[in-house]
Amino acid sequence: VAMAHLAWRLAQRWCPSSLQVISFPVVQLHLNRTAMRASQKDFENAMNQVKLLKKDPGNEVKLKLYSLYKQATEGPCNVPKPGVFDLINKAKWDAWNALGSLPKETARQNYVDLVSSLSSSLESSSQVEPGTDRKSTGYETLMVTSEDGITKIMLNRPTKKNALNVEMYHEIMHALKAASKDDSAITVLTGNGDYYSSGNDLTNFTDIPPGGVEEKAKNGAILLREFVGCFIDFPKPLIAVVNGPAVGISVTLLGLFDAVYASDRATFHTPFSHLGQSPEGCSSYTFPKIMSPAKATEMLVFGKKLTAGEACAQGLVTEVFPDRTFQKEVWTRLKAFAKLPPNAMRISKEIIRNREKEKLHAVNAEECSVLQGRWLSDECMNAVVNFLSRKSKL
Ligand SMILES: CCCCCC/C=C/C(=O)SCCNC(=O)CCNC(=O)[C@H](O)C(C)(C)COP(=O)(O)OP(=O)(O)OC[C@H]1O[C@@H](n2cnc3c(N)ncnc32)[C@H](O)[C@@H]1OP(=O)(O)O
Repeated sequence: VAMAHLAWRLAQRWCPSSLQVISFPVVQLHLNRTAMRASQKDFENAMNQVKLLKKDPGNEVKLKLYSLYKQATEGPCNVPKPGVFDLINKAKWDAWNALGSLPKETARQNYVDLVSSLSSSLESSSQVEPGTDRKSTGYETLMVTSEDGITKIMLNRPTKKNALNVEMYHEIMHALKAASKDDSAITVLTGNGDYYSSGNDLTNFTDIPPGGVEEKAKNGAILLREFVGCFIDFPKPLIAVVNGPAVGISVTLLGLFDAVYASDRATFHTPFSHLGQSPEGCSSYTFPKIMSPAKATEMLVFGKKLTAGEACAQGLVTEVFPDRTFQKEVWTRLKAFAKLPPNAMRISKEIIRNREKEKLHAVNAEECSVLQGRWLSDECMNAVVNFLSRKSKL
């Protein structure tokens, strides 16, 4: 009954995408404007690079470019929301508004990063900025760059609050495997936009294969186990730069990172019981160890949302920074870490992690098996339906 309800709700929700009609020149019009200050040279270069792209990057990317440009030049969205029938302007407004209070300088940096990744994947005729070893890749849901000894994996679905869809799970695994072999010293995971991540994309539950919901749940558990396994086995220092609110699996995984730096805007929320689900990411083991069993229960069982300060006091977060200076302070620190001898760091991590590895893999397997059952429960299906039919939010 729950599945029939879900299918009906979804049929109601889907409508033809309005984004198909957004034309590339619309974005270019905005990008052609002169940047406001000479110190924005990278930004200006990036704007020029966009004009040199040989292929249309697609509507989703154009919306991202548009929103980052607006945020970088005008700050948070400050114009009235267009009417529901003004589809193009509404899509653009939504994309800009989704960036929330993202600082102008961060938006500028994200814009430059995005253009840099496009220049490579879409064969720009211009050269990548000389003097850096920045690399870009053709990921759909991530921006991956490598510079100053740091590989940065940025979750890049800001209009969906960086919810992890199936493609993103696969791309993160791919990016982690590549980072484990590249010549960077440390690896960083962060989010683009106002959220770090809103956790599992709840629309992952809607694409039911011929084998029905049982097959869906089984495939989900296999994917989740492999995904979390990549974090358990990651051989280099892995740092989370938590730029905004974090939900669900993006929180639980933090227990597997080597350091977690958070903006004071970040919050940490694991509402598994509300969603009819159970903990993953090895949090049923790491959280009680990190913060005491009772505090872990408040988060994982009762869904208590922590502020960044509270998460730091509980040991889940290593240090909290004011949002205004967050990016500058954290990246300065990370660049200093990345200058340390990489083999020493890798070996030191190995000796810490090896004590726990077997246990972590066993916990991961058990959590996935329990979740597989939870996904088939009425409690879980009803929670997903309620979110997708816009009856509930966290
Ligand atoms: C292989 C499977 C592995 C599964 C592992 C198990 C993992 C478990 C978890 O991670 S549990 C946590 C799941 N996450 C949630 O329940 C969050 C749901 N989202 C919300 O409650 C809200 O969106 C919010 C509080 C995060 C943000 O609210 P608000 O600021 O008002 O923004 P919007 O709701 O308007 O969001 C903008 C846009 O993004 C879409 N979206 C946000 N989060 C998700 C999500 N988790 N899944 C799917 N879609 C999401 C939202 O629908 C809006 O889309 P729209 O613009 O309407 O198209």
